[in-house]
Amino acid sequence: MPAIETSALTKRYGDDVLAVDDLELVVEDGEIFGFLGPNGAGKSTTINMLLDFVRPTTGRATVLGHDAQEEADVIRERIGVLPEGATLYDRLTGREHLEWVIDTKGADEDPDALLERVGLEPEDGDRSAGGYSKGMQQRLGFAMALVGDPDLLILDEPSSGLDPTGMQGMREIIAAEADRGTTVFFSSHILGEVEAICDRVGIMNAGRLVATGTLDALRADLDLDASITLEVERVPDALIGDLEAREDVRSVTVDDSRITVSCAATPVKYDVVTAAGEVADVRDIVSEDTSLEQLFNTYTNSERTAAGDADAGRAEPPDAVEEVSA
Ligand SMILES: Nc1ncnc2c1ncn2[C@@H]1O[C@H](COP(=O)(O)OP(=O)(O)OP(=O)(O)O)[C@@H](O)[C@H]1O
Repeated sequence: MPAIETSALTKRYGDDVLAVDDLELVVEDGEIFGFLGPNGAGKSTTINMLLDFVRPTTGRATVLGHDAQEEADVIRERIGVLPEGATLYDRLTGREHLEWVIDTKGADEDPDALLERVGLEPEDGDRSAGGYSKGMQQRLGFAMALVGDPDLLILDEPSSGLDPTGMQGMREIIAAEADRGTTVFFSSHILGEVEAICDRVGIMNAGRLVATGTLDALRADLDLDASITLEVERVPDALIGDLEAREDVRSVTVDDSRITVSCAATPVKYDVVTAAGEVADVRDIVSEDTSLEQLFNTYTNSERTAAGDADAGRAEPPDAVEEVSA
């Protein structure tokens, strides 16, 4: 049974804004799923529908096999949530927040152990959350999400406001949670973070899910250049001519002793290295994968598109919406 499944899930705000458009999303049990998309793509609205904070206009969603609208209470007992901009009570201390969630969930965790896990000191736990910095609020919100060993973590922009150490700590906790079988579904703008920890991603644009799959599979599916740079003792003219003549080579540039070859597909890089090795003394090789930025921009057209005008500026990458498997 998938951890999350949506069927034709749609949310309109008024007549003009189509925030989420006919979403068919499956997040498998036990995976770390990154939910990507530019500002206004519909990520938070989707998460809010999964949590029954927002009612769908049409369509439905199930979370851990339960209907997100009909059985929200059952779902809430089994999930941990870090909403966008964690809402805290200014007058309660960090520890009191945790005690409240532990109590509500009938869990038996030690609040201080949770504080420590997210990098907050015991003294921080004694302070009112109203005096917390944004990063401290985020850490506390994350600790609250971890209470009760949830089966599913739903995190909306979890690294928002965190410093690099905080981000690293958060990634380690996500990995540890996934290791013990927790499904993690999180939205993010931070592509490096997604690349570092996700098993699979879904990319939203203008309310539509435009791609899902592993990053490797999405990369392979796009017809983006794969670039390789060779540092050679001396550049043989014949090699450049031969490379330029190949149909699977898009461009060749020479800068002193460096040859940069833009290939139509990743395996062509191997042919380039082999050809160079036969006629030149190759000193160094730098191979660049399609960056996640390139991938993201290709799927989202790198432009902010007005929700409600779902076709405006939307990328039409190959196999959009289809699952791409590695
Ligand atoms: N309560 C609301 N009333 C009207 N429009 C809304 C409401 N909430 C969201 N929207 C609109 O729905 C669209 C999707 O917004 P949403 O917050 O889901 O995007 P997002 O992908 O989470 O963006 P971000 O990355 O900026 O958080 C946007 O056009 C937004 O303005």
